[in-house]
Amino acid sequence: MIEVKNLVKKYGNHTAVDHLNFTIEEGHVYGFLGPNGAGKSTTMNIMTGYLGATEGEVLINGHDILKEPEGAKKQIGYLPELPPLYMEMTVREYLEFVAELKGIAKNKREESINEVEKMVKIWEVENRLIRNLSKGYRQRVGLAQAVLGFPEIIILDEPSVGLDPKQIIEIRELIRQLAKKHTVILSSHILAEVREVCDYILIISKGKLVASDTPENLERNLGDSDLIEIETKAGPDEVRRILETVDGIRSISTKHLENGITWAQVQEKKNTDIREKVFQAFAQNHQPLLKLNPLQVSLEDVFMELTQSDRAAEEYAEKAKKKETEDMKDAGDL
Ligand SMILES: Nc1ncnc2c1ncn2[C@@H]1O[C@H](COP(=O)(O)OP(=O)(O)OP(=O)(O)O)[C@@H](O)[C@H]1O
Repeated sequence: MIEVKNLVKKYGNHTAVDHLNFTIEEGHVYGFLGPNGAGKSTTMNIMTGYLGATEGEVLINGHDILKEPEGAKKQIGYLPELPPLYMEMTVREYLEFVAELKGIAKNKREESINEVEKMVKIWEVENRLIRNLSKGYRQRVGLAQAVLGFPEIIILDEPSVGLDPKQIIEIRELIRQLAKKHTVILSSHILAEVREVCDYILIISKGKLVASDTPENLERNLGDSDLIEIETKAGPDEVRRILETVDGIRSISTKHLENGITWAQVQEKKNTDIREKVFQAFAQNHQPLLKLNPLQVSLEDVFMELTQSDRAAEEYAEKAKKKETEDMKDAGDL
């Protein structure tokens, strides 16, 4: 378990990490998602003891990363944005060196290195100088040093950056494999990546944590259940005329699509479900509906919204809290 408490990092006047608070529980894959410069690398560097914080603390299974670095660091494997590789060593020499640094017992080193080399598929290049490896292979060697000794927590900063599509798929597969036995934290500015491999997402913007939840809950909490969209062949004026006969509508907006179809977005009044009435109104006017559904918000919308406006992040927090209370009421806990 990792506890990040009130973490602040300032570079001169610039606040790169701004009072971050979160907890990482065992056995999940967490994604740090945020635009470039959001503070992801700085946070990871502090969590792994590479960098001191201006304020706040990080506890790794109860050990303070700065005050008890040995106890804390033993439990972490870290792949920084720029892997600390020695170009003049062969892959094998480098991993032997890392195994020694990590304090892996001498009689276990060979077996441990062999296992990791097979896992990240660098077995066949183990006698090559790191200098002569491609970017993809270097990244795998970086990953191997993080995984070596199989620490409980594995932290990866932008693990797929600079890799080709095939290598990206392989790295994601590897992360899934690691996730079976380890807690994995990775950072990325690529939404699809985080969506695919993480079961919990922390969205960071301008050094602040603006949301943290499962991908499904993030979509659900920002999703506006008061909106529905429809499509029909009736013209926009006709659509408005029909909708105005339906009770419970707060606002209507329409758009004429290129293929002769009108798209309309309808906002319902609170706690009303107007879908049946809308269906019947169009049927009575002999205007079949081609589409009628509540508007879904994608994780992409959530990300864009939360990282672009401070107000949106506050509104999200309010909505999430409200939904949580409603869920508890439904479950009879309140
Ligand atoms: N050593 C440093 N000195 C001064 N400013 C820094 C330093 N390192 C980072 N920063 C600034 O702190 C902010 C956060 O940087 P950080 O690298 O943590 O962001 P990030 O989310 O990891 O972004 P990226 O994906 O681009 O690496 C940025 O504005 C960056 O310019």
